Amino acid sequence: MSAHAALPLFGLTPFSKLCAALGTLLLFLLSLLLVRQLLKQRRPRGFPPGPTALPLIGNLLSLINEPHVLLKKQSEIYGQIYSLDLGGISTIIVNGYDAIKECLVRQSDIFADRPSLPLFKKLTNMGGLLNSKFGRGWTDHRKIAVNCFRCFGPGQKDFECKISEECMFFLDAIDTYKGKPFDAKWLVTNAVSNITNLIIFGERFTYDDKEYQHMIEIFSENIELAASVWAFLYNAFPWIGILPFGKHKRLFKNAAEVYDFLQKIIQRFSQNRTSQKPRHLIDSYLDELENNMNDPESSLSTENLIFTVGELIIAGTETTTNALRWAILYMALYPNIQEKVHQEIDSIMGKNQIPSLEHKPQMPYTEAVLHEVLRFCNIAPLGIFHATAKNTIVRGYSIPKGTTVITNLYSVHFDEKYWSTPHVFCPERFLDSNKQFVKKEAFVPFSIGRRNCLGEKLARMELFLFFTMLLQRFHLHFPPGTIPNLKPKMGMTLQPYPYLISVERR
Ligand code: HEM
Repeated sequence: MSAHAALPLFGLTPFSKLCAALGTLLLFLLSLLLVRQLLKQRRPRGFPPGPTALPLIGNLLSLINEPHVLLKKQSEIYGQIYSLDLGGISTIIVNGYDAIKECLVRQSDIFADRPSLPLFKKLTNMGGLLNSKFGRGWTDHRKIAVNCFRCFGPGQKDFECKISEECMFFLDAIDTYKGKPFDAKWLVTNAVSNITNLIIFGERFTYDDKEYQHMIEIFSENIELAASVWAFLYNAFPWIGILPFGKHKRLFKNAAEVYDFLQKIIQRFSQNRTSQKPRHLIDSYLDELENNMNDPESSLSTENLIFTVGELIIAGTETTTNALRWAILYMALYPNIQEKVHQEIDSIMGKNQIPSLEHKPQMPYTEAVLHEVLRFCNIAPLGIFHATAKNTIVRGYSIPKGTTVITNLYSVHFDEKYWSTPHVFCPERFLDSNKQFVKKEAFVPFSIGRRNCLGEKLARMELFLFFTMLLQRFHLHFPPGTIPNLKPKMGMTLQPYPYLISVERR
C-alpha cells in the first residue's frame, strides 16, 4: 500500500476532507437511487409472469427492434398476458384477440386510462385528447372532436365530395411526373392531412406550403423518435433529460417547434370568429371554452386546444398515409391483385364515373384488398399505450392501478386461431365462397374498447376513395430492376422505407 493511500482522514487538508465527505455523500445518494430503482423493479404480488429483468434497465431491450414480433414470440412462452419491467415501469403485454377483448372490451373503463409516462407528461402534461387521462379531461375533448366530425367531417353529406376534390389535386400532382419514378410519400401525406385540416381549420393547405410541410415532417419524425430507445430510456430515467445529447432532445425540440407553429395557425383561423357560430373545430373548441369559463373542473384550455389539434393532425395523417403507401407498394408488388382491382373498378364505375362510397358494397374485392393491407401491414402494431384506472384481476392475475398496458394488435392480426396462413398477403381471406366481402372478428387495426380510434370512419372513407380513384386513373409499377424493402420502418406506426413508383395512365 502506498504512503498516500494509507493516510488516515485526520491527516488530510480541509479541502481534501471536504472532497472525501462529498464523495461519500454522492456514493450514498447513488446507492439510495439504486435501491429505489431495484425496489421499483420488483414484480407486484399476483402480477403476470414474464422474462427475467436485468438490473436497472429491466426488459427495455425487448422494445428495440420490431418489438411487436418479439412480444408475440414471448407470449408463446409466458402466456397471452405477461409482464415486462421497462426500467422500473411495470407493464403488462396483452397478446391475441381473446385476451385483448377481455381487457379492452369486458373491462373497458378499467383499461381506458393512459400511462403517466415522463415523455407524455413533458409533451402534453397528460392533457389534450389522445394522451389524456381517462376522466373528465378525456370526455370533454373526445365529445368536442366527435361533434366536430359529425358537423364538419364524415357526418356531413358533402364531405365525400370534399375528399374527392382533394383526390383530384392528388392525382393531378401525380400526373406531373409523366410516368417518371417518384416517391409518393409527401404527396400522400399532404393530401391525407388536408382531409383532417378541413375539419380542424375548414380549409386545405396547398402542396407547396413549405411551413406546413415542415411542421408535418418534424411531427412525423417525432412519431419515429417516440418509439426509439432514447424515448424508453427517458421514461425510465427522466433525469437523462439533463444530458446534452440523445434523441429525446430532438424530440422535445421538434415538439416545441410544432406547438409554436400550431399556436400561430390556431390564432389565424380563429380570427373573425362569431361566438357560437362555429366554422370548424377550432371555433367549436373556443365556444366550449367560453361556455365552461366558470366551471372550475373544466379541462378546456388554449394549451389543450393546441395539443388536441396536433394530435388529430398527426393521428389522422401518419396512419392513413402509411396505409395508402403500403397499399400502393403491394399493388405494384402483386400485379395480379392490382389487375383484379382494376377489373372491379372498370365493371362498377367505368373509367369516367367518380368513385363514391355508394359503390363500396358492390366492390368486395377492393374492400378485401384494403382490409388485407390493414391486417398485414399493422399500421399501429402496439396501438397506443393504455393504463389501468383501478386495481383489477384478469385471468387470475392481479393488475394494480396505474400499470402500463401494451396491446399487441399485430399479434391479433397474426393470431393463428383466427387466421390461416397469416404470413401470406391474401385479400381472398376477406371473401366468402360467393366472393362477397365478409367481416372478421379478429380485425382490429383501429383497436377496440373505450379508447378505440376516433377517426375510423373517416380513415375508411379516405382509404376507399383515394385508393379507387388512384387505380381508376393509373397503373402502378416499380421502376425496372427495383424491388423495395418490404420490412417496415419502425416507429409508433409502421411505414414502408422510401420507395420509388412509376405510374402510367390507364
Ligand atoms: C388507417 C388509419 C388509422 C389507423 C390504423 C388508426 C389506428 C388507431 C389506433 C390503433 C388507435 C389506438 C386506440 C387505443 O388506444 O386503443 C387510435 C387512436 C386514435 N385515433 Fe386513429 N387510426 C387511423 C386514423 C385516424 C384518423 C383519420 C384520425 C382523425 C383524424 C384518428 C384519430 C385518432 C385519435 C384521436 C385517437 C385517440 C382516441 C382516444 O384516445 O380516445 N385516427 N387510432
